[in-house]
Amino acid sequence: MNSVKHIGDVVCAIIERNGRILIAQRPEGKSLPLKWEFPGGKVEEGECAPEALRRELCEELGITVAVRHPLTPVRYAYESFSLRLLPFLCEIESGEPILHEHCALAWVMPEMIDSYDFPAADIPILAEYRLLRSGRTA
Ligand SMILES: Nc1nc2c([nH]c(=O)n2[C@@H]2O[C@H](COP(=O)(O)OP(=O)(O)OP(=O)(O)O)[C@@H](O)[C@H]2O)c(=O)[nH]1
Repeated sequence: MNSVKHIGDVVCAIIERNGRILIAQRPEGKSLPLKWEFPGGKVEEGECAPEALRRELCEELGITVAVRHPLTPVRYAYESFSLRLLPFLCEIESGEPILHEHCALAWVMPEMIDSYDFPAADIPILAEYRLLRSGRTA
């Protein structure tokens, strides 16, 4: 039997601007320390996923986003917890990202994203994003 704690739905944003994507580095002392991730967080009770994402990005980065295209949700079990990760392509409507909860932010070229250390749950999302982009540029 798998007894790891299920933390529920986590939303995350793939934000593109001027051909680059925004990624954020998790702080030391939290789960998955120093991993790079797409900004976002847990969906709270009573919220829909886009609402949760807009709230999280406002709290974490001080930006307002338009939530656009959903990518395929990923279920993943780490050693100590499991989650369902819901990715969305987003666009910044207002604000400039500032660090509140992460230890670093980076705007990276999509072709460089694989050189950053992402959590295992994000790997299928990175693959789907690559496919989407290749369709766009074909
Ligand atoms: N935002 C975000 N979280 C992710 C990604 N991939 C992934 O496994 N996660 C996990 O999903 C959870 C997000 O929840 P959260 O953002 O509300 O939690 P947290 O980091 O504040 O604290 P906690 O994990 O210590 O409770 C974290 O455990 C995080 O490690 C991702 O790409 N973006």
